[in-house]
Amino acid sequence: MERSSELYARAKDLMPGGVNSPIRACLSVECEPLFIKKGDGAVLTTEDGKTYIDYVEGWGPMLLGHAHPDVTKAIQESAANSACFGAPCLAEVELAEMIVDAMPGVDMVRMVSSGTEATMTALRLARGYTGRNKFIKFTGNYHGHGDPFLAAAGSGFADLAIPGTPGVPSGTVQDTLLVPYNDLEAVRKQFETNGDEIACIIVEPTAGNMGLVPPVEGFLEGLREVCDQYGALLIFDEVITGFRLSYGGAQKRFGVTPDLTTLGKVIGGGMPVGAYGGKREIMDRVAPTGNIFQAGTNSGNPVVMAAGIATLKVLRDADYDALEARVAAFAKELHAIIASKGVDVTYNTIASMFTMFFTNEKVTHFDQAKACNAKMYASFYQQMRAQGVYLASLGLEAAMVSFAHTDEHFEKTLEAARNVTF
Ligand SMILES: Cc1ncc(COP(=O)(O)O)c(CN[C@@H](CN)CCC(=O)O)c1O
Repeated sequence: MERSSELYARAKDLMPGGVNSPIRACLSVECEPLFIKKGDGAVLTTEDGKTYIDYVEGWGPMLLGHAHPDVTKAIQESAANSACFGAPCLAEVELAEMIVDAMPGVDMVRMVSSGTEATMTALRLARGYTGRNKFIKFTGNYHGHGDPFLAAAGSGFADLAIPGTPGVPSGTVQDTLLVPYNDLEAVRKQFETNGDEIACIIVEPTAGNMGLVPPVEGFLEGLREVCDQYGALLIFDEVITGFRLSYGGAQKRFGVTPDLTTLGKVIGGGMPVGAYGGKREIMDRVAPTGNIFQAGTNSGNPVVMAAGIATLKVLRDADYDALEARVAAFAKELHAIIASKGVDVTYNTIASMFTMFFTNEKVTHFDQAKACNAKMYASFYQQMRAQGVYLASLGLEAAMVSFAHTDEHFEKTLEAARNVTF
């Protein structure tokens, strides 16, 4: 038996589904998960010694590629001074300064330990600051597993097809207003009906949890306008897009400034991290200066901060445009190869992300993404994995490319795609 299968059998007896996060179980692509032993740049090596070109990258954190020497060194040096102080440290200040300098909408920031913590706190802050309870989220957007968001999340959750997970009281989602992504008219209608009760809009400024779906022209600008019109806050959930869409995230790239921003993934260089930040007058309401509570044992953990600082130092000088151009060309070629096999397939790409959608229409919202041929994606996934290419184990995710991916990696991936049959 393969070592991965052996480990999976042991794991299933110890952890629900043998995993610590549902999407890793590879259920929708009808495969057993691979147990990874090491990552190096764009390549993963399994416990069976097999290597794969990685387009998951830990679901987004590894924009520099795995085990970047600067990041590894920073983690090792920091850990040697203890892994946790529970007290302020220099690294927290340095990373906060880098985030504030980079993100137009962030005057102040609070570090936490996951994207879920960041978004649940940002929602609490928006509600506390405005004194309102309702909020708008978009179907197909995923903001972590905080109760108020699990009304119709995208990533992972869509895979499990649970319309509203048990365990979330109906009262918790009664104030969650759901709107189709990229539908500004539907947002305006919600405000016409509930305007003075809406605390905020939370949005992925480029959706990565229904496959990759960028905002249509004017969508983000329209959200900014309607929030200003009704006195609601605009929250950009940049857990994926932060420091990936550009060094200043989606807000810098699209020139739309939110009131609050949530971050995660890249800013921790692979270590457990999240952050929320925004305008000073809003952040001042957070304990201990304000009365809106949030806390965390490992918030601002020194080793996590060191990994984040090392990561952003490299990204600060990275050529995002060059990577985007390479990924755009690669995604176009990959799409052409799949389409040449006579199947319905469209694709979206922006910056270092892409998604191939097995459908005949351009995907701009969740209903279109959900209508894609999941069986065909599963077949594509299985055949690519058999040839050493590691894609997202769900079609409703965004493939992630790193600065460590070379043209040789792209060529091997395209060659594998040429061998796929449907
Ligand atoms: C836009 C956005 N906002 C918040 C989150 C939650 O972050 P975490 O709690 O998983 O650190 C996420 C988490 N992303 C998923 C995959 N797209 C994490 C993978 C997983 O759940 O295992 C996110 O994409």
